[in-house]
Amino acid sequence: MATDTGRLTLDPPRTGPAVEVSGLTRRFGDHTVLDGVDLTITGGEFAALLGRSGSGKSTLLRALAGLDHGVAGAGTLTKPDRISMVFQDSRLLPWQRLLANVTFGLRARDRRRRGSDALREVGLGGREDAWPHELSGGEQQRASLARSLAGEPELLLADEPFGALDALTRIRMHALLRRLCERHRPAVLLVTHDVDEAITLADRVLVLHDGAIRTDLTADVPRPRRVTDPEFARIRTALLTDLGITDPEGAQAE
Ligand SMILES: Nc1ncnc2c1ncn2[C@@H]1O[C@H](COP(=O)(O)OP(=O)(O)OP(=O)(O)O)[C@@H](O)[C@H]1O
Repeated sequence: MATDTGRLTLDPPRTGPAVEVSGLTRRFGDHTVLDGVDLTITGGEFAALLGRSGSGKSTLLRALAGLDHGVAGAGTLTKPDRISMVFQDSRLLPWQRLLANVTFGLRARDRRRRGSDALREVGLGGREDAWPHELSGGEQQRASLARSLAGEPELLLADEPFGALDALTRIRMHALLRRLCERHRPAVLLVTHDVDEAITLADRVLVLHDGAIRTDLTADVPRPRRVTDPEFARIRTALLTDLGITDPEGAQAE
């Protein structure tokens, strides 16, 4: 049964893990950031969200996670019970060893085993007793992915998780994230500024502009995806145009 929070109506998921929102609006004072967003991501689907700086990507993610009590709308927000978030920084607790970090918040009786399994999946098997400061930036992000997976999320919300990593580590993380998502099949919404990252990873690429999803493209490029693939290049040009960049070499930085 729907729960009326006085703002959005919250429904339990109807058809397995998925998130569905309609008419989502968020204002900060007289600044309307989200202006009636409609979005559905089905279970197992990987969507990437692009948009100019300040367009409201993080605001949308927070709303979908149920972390923002200021959202309003005439419509509904349907979200699964198990949601994980990953951010640009790993947000590991510095006073907890790795296993305790990865199982933080887990109530399952087999949390220790789940934590160790998740660490092994991200290539950190045997590092259960390490402290976060003993890990490299890339390892910390892998631990953050392990923590998100240990909760067996139905929806994974990722806010520029690779933004602070060097280019080579980022490529490795792309492959890891794809592998993990193919194995665990959560619905994914990945916020990124990187058009190539979006096309490389996602089944669908969305662009948030003027408070709503203005572009919703299916990325139908054979895997493994290569920037040299003509379809990759076509989607890239279309997305850059939608982002207001028609002349990439002459574009001014935002
Ligand atoms: N708590 C807040 N109070 C006031 N304004 C806010 C708040 N949170 C976000 N905003 C405003 O909402 C707009 C969207 O912010 P948001 O962080 O969602 O954008 P973004 O698309 O994720 O940006 P970026 O790509 O630069 O990270 C910005 O103009 C921001 O200043």
